[in-house]
Amino acid sequence: MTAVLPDPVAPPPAYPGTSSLAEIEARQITAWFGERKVLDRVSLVMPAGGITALIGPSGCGKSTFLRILNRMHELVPSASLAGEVLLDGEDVYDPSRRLMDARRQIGMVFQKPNPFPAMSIQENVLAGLKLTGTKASKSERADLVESCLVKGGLWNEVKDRLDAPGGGLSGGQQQRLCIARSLAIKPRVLLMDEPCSALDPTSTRVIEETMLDLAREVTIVIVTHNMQQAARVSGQCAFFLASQGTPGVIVEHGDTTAMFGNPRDQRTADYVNGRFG
Ligand SMILES: Nc1ncnc2c1ncn2[C@@H]1O[C@H](COP(=O)(O)OP(=O)(O)OP(=O)(O)O)[C@@H](O)[C@H]1O
Repeated sequence: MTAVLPDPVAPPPAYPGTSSLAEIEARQITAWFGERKVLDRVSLVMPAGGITALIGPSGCGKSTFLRILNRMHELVPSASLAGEVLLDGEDVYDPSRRLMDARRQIGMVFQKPNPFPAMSIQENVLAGLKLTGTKASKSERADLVESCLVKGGLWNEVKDRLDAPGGGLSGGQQQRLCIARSLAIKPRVLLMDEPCSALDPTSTRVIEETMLDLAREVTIVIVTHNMQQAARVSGQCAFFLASQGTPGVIVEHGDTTAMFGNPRDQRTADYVNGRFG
C-alpha cells in the first residue's frame, strides 16, 4: 500500500443528506519518511460516535498516524506506509476509491485555525463544497451555513455578520469556524490535531463542549498534549511512545478513565502523571 494512486475522474457527488456514524480502524500501520521508520505496526479501533484521544510525547508519531487515517500522509513526497485503514470495514486506500472521497468522509481540523481570511464567514463554511465539487441548492447552502455554525458552537456570535471576513474573528472563533467548515461536507470522522493548543482556556472549553456535542453524529479522533483535556473529552485513549530513536508504537490503549486511574503499563502511569514528556 505504498504507491500513491491517481484519483480516478468521477462525476461530482450530490450533496449528502445525512452521514451515519462510522468506526475507523487502523491495522498494522507502519510509516516511513524516506528510510526512517516513524511508526511500527500500530493497530487501533476508534469506535463510532466516540472520542478517541491520541496522547504521547513529542515526536512519537501521533500526527503522522492521524494524517494516515485520511490519506494526508501521502502528500509528503518522501512518505510511505504499510497496513490498512478501514472506515466501517471499507479500505480507505482501496485503489478504486477516490482520494477526495476519503478526505470528504474523514475531515480534519488543524492545530492553527486556518480559515480563508478574505472569504466571508458563510463562504468559509461552504468552501469544502467547492473543493469536493459537491452540488447544493441555494436553500440547502443557507440551511447548511446555519446548521454547521450551530454545531460548531459559533452561530449566536456570528449570525448577524455572516458576510464579514473569517479573518476578523478571534482565534477561538476561527477554530470553531474551521470545525463548522469541516462539518459542511458531512464527514463521518473528524480528525483534530491539537485543535486547542493555540487557544486560551475559555476558547478551549467552548471547543471541548462543541466536541462533546458533535460526538453524537461524528466519530472524533483528537491528538492532544493536554492530559486534562484528554480526560475531559475522550472515552478512549491511546498512548504512543517512541523510545530512544525507535519508531512510535502504542504502549497502551483503552478506556480513558481506566488508563488515567489505573494504567497497566508503568510508562503510561509516568506519562499521564507528568513524570516525562
Ligand atoms: N514531513 C516530515 N518529513 C520527515 N520527517 C517527519 C515529517 N513529519 C514528521 N516527521 C518525523 O516523524 C516523527 C513523528 O512525527 P509526528 O509529527 O507524527 O509526531 P507527534 O507525536 O505528532 O509530535 P508532536 O506531538 O510534537 O506534534 C518525528 O520524528 C518527526 O521528526
